[in-house]
Amino acid sequence: MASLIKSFPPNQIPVTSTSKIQHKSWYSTTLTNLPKRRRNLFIVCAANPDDYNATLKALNSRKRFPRKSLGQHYMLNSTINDQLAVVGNVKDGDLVLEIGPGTGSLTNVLIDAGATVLAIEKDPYMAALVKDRFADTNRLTVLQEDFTKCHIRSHMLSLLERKNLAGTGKRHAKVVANIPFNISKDVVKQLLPLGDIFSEVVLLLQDETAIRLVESSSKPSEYRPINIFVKFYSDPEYKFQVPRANFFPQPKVDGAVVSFKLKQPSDYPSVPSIKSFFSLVSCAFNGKRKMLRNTLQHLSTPSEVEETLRTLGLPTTSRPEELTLDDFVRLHNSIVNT
Ligand SMILES: C[S@@+](CC[C@H](N)C(=O)[O-])C[C@H]1O[C@@H](n2cnc3c(N)ncnc32)[C@H](O)[C@@H]1O
Repeated sequence: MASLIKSFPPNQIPVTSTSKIQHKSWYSTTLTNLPKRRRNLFIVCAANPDDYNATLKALNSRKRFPRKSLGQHYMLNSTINDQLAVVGNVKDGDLVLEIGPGTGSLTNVLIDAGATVLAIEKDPYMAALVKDRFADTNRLTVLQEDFTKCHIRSHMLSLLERKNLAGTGKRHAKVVANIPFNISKDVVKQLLPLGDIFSEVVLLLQDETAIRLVESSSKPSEYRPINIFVKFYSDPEYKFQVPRANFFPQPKVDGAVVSFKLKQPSDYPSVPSIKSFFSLVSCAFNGKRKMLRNTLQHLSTPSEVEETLRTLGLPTTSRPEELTLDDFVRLHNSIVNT
């Protein structure tokens, strides 16, 4: 290990701190150029806990090189972890769900802020690593599971019960996570309807996904049923961009932090059946370029759809990308009530 460090000119050892993060791409290239078996011997100097040094040491300790298939791009900048906790307003006594704790750099910040954390990690090596790292606290539970397949509601309810919070009507739980970009949509779909459990979901997503989910109205061609879904269940806000150089290994895209303030079920738009509402939305978008009077034919005749649109003050030639959440709610309720 020492010889590896010595082999770099002293001024090029990528000492990390927020201000020196630009060394990252040099570092990535160098690391990728090393023979595979030598990569996990690599060690660097660092100034802060939970940045280059902590991350690489942790990976070294398990002989783990990040897995692309698991979206393993670890956070190297502890300031961003701090900011994630600030956006989630994480404070003493909160119960926080973290998806994909990895080496535990964000977990550390959440525990330091006084939260009790439920961490769900798919990779058995990383789950074991994070369990070891926080073995001396009783404020962390690590479950080695695939989040997209786990029963998050029952996990959360049993934790809330243990904390004596279930049934109090108070939503103490939050989600704060730097998730693998490839499961973003599943995570959003699974979490947003849980407004009876979570008050807030703060996610580090791919920048492009974050923009699409939050600023859907700016590009009609990118408006999708997921945008209706997000607005139905939450008030989303794009917080800040996270340039790709902050991750190890560096992804090909930038990230961004989004906060979804979840609506309580009593505040959801009023529809007789949520299932039937989303079924109408999905049918409407099935014929993306088509007019609603054609795509909703299985629910009403084209002339009936036209008449409903006219009554609602909408053009009879409306296409799905032209309708807001409220328009869809009114359209759905008029169609099912006739
Ligand atoms: C982008 S890394 C973030 C790691 C850490 N939170 C950080 O900020 O450095 C994503 C983490 O999610 C884990 N992961 C990937 N797919 C998962 C899944 N389906 N369920 C739970 N964890 C998953 C990966 O193993 C990895 O630890």
